[in-house]
Amino acid sequence: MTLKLGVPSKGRLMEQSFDWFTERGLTLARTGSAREYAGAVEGVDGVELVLLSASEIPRELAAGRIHLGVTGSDLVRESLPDWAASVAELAPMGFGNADLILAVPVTWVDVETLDDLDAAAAAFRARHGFRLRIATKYHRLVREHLRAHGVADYQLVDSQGATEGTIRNLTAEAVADITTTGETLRANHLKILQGAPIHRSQATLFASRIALWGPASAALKQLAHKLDLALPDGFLPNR
Ligand SMILES: Nc1ncnc2c1ncn2[C@@H]1O[C@H](COP(=O)(O)OP(=O)(O)OP(=O)(O)O)[C@@H](O)[C@H]1O
Ligand SMILES: O=P(O)(O)OC[C@H]1O[C@H](OP(=O)(O)OP(=O)(O)O)[C@H](O)[C@@H]1O
Repeated sequence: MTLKLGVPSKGRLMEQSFDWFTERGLTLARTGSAREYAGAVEGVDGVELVLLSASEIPRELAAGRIHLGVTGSDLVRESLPDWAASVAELAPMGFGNADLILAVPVTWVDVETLDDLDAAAAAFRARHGFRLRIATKYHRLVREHLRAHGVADYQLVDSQGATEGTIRNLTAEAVADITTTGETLRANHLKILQGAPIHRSQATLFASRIALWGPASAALKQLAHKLDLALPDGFLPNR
């Protein structure tokens, strides 16, 4: 059996993943037409390239259908309950950087911190009779972060895209989304709450703790050597 390596199937994440492996002596290439999701790996025997949506790679790792996968650390933490039990982080890859942050309208002059947001949320509920709405697709990470900081008087509304527009559209009062340059926030007259981001994400090479490694162990050892990866202690049981 081959070692299955999942890599994002399009866009910058795909190109930068290919470059990252190429720089380390492993050639990944799409095969077939531009729209065909097939690929090849050269440089190590017994490795098969699986092209997948970045957001599906966490689930495939947790199901053990791929052995290794490249995706954003935000997507793994958001998609997998107890993520560290399902996957191991083998290497941060230094691209795909994005911060998951909370932002409010710049006109909210009294709200700069999470404590301010907590106070504003209580006042909002008293005034409007419903909880302040935070639009996001990162439900798990936002809930955990707000719980850890003692903020409770809010509700999440789901937004799978164009999240910064929800405030203008009056479907939310605040947003939690990823930002890289901050341009989308600025264009929508939003400011980031002070303090550490909810998560600092980057593209990361993950290994499945669920996949059957037995027959793929030899390829993993070769890969680890070539990519100079340190495998977590006891990662390769004789399964
Ligand atoms: N400016 C950015 N905008 C969007 N995603 C970014 C940005 N910078 C880094 N990323 C990261 O890229 C990953 C998402 O990539 P992408 O949008 O290709 O995934 P996807 O949701 O699977 O896409 P699709 O479902 O359209 O195939 C996340 O880990 C995210 O943190
Ligand atoms: O800080 P910036 O550099 O402006 O980048 C942040 C924006 O990029 C992402 O959106 P994406 O382009 O993936 O579209 P989406 O809104 O459909 O998720 C993210 O959701 C922000 O909206």
